[in-house]
Amino acid sequence: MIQPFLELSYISKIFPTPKGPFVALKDVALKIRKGEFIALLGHSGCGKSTLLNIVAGLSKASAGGVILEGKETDEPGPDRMVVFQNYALLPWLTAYENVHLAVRSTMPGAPESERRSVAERYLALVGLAAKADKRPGEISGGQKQRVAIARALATRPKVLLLDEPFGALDALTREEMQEEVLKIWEADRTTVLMVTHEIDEAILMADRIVMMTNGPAATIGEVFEVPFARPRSRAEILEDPAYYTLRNRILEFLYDRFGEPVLAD
Ligand SMILES: Nc1ncnc2c1ncn2[C@@H]1O[C@H](COP(=O)(O)OP(=O)(O)OP(=O)(O)O)[C@@H](O)[C@H]1O
Repeated sequence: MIQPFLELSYISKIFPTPKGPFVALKDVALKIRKGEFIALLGHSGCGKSTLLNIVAGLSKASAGGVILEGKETDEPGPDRMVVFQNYALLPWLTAYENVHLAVRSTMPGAPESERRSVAERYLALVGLAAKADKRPGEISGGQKQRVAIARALATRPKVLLLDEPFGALDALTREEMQEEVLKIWEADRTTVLMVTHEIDEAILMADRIVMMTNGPAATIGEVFEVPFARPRSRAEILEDPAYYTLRNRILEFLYDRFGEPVLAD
């Protein structure tokens, strides 16, 4: 069998709590191809972020593990970059400096001129060349998220981990950002694992949509292939009857089979 690029190998996660051990994830298993875009969809609290953090190396699996290019990985590393919902930029650095700092740490031996041009190129790619000298406090939420995405991509990770990257944005900015990230992704085909709540976001962006069951002991309940050719356009997808079939199957999974009310955090 061909080795998968990234394998989630029977990952379980148990949190100790005052009431005893809480099994958040149980035997999560998935093989991901190089260049694949995977969306992880499920109800609030089912364990999506926990899983992403394990893949990032920020949290340890209680059993099972993450295998990247045949090697077990359980520490954070520059081969896996995470973009969080709330940007996590350094507020005292400009947009350019935030990106440049990440480039410097992943290209320590490269000449400064090369590092500078990489940082500038990725800021330009997300449409922010004109805001390079602004600090996070001086730009909008969408612009901050663009910087965070530029910072992650500029380090050329093997795997990009997106944890609800557009969750804090208004609907219009969110749609714009989805399209921009797709455009960049279509050019360099980084392997992506993206946590989302949004069905349409998953359908527009992903090759496969991985459905998580509700916790405790959440696991993968079903995997849907997204049948649309790339490059994709929202308008074309909406005209395709396959969109409605897929959307209904996802809704049926979420609300008929695993239809617990979504709890507020
Ligand atoms: N450190 C922890 N200790 C105990 N329980 C935890 C801890 N972290 C997460 N959990 C529990 O594990 C489960 C999964 O949480 P997680 O944040 O991964 O869910 P999620 O699917 O990402 O949720 P959301 O979509 O709301 O962000 C939840 O029941 C949560 O309460």
